[in-house]
Amino acid sequence: MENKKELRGWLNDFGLSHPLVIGGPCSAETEEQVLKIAHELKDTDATVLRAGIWKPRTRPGNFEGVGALGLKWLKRAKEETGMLISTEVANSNHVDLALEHDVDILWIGARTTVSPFIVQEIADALKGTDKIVLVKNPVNPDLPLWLGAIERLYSADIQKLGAIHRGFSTYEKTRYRNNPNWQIPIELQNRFPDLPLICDPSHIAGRRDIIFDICQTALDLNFDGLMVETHYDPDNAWSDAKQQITPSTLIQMMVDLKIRKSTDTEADYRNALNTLRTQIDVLDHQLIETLGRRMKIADGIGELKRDKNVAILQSRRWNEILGKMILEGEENNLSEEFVLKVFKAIHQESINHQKKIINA
Ligand SMILES: O=C(O)C(=O)C[C@]1(C(=O)O)C=C[C@@H](O)C=C1
Repeated sequence: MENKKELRGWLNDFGLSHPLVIGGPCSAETEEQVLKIAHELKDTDATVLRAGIWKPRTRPGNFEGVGALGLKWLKRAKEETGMLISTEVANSNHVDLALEHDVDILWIGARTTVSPFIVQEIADALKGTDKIVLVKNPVNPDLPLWLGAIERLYSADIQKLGAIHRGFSTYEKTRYRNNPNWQIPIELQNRFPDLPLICDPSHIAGRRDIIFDICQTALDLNFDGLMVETHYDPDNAWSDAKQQITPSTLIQMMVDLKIRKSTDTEADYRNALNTLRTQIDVLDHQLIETLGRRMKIADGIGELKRDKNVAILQSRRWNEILGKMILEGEENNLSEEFVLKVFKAIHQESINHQKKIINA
């Protein structure tokens, strides 16, 4: 798949002056619930109503969705409010039913994106439709797998595509339900700047209090839209109660969020930016040269070690370097996490250089 301006076509057609907002409950519970939320959202920034009909749950015994019946409720919500409707599909049968009920946006969930077989089955079932299809990242932080799923749909001639970032599972508990690993959606944007990218702060957060901050980060990173789980009575929602917010909170959030432009054409801004970018270019050049010089010295040490048959890894020396650099990092306003990442990468490169010399 190539990056093309046309990838943004469906989003541009909405003609929005704000990010695309997809709001609605985690799960459709009753017809009244779906309609009530749709009516509360209809005159807001939310263009699209979402509701899960089939819910993949981690463990059996939890509410697994109302099934196809909910599609009728969504359809009715669309007729009554004019909102577009969207739901998750996880197999070809779901696709057929969603198409029958004229669902406008179908999304593929994280647990489905991991399986190329199922994604292919869904792509085949969607062939020939002009529906919008959004692909959530796989549960594991694997960009090629995410892209692979999008490409399967693209190859099935589905033109209206987008990606949803919902964070990645981790074994260790963090403040997030699913770790955002922002580097991965940034990488996706670098490769496909025109592919619409939507953030799902609800699944990243897993809790209400950090949803706003996640949305702001997404907008700071140039995301095109937000999919936010919304329920008029979040505490009593049948699924994901902790991470849903009320429609009025969503409305207020859209007022409070700072919406960023992708750039600015004013001369003052462009000049100041160019000056600063030139400074960065000079420093980046120096960084690369310095790293190259450092590796040459490591090569020299490699030759010494080869002649004296000494092991490459010298943990004591390495730990001394790390300790010193963390302190110097602090003095230069660099976090320990960053310094460790950079120096571990430098160490690995140095080891690779020496391995070549010793084994030549
Ligand atoms: O000091 C050494 O022995 C080196 O080979 C250099 C170096 C480094 O790059 O700083 C590389 C490998 C060792 O584990 C320790 C340090």
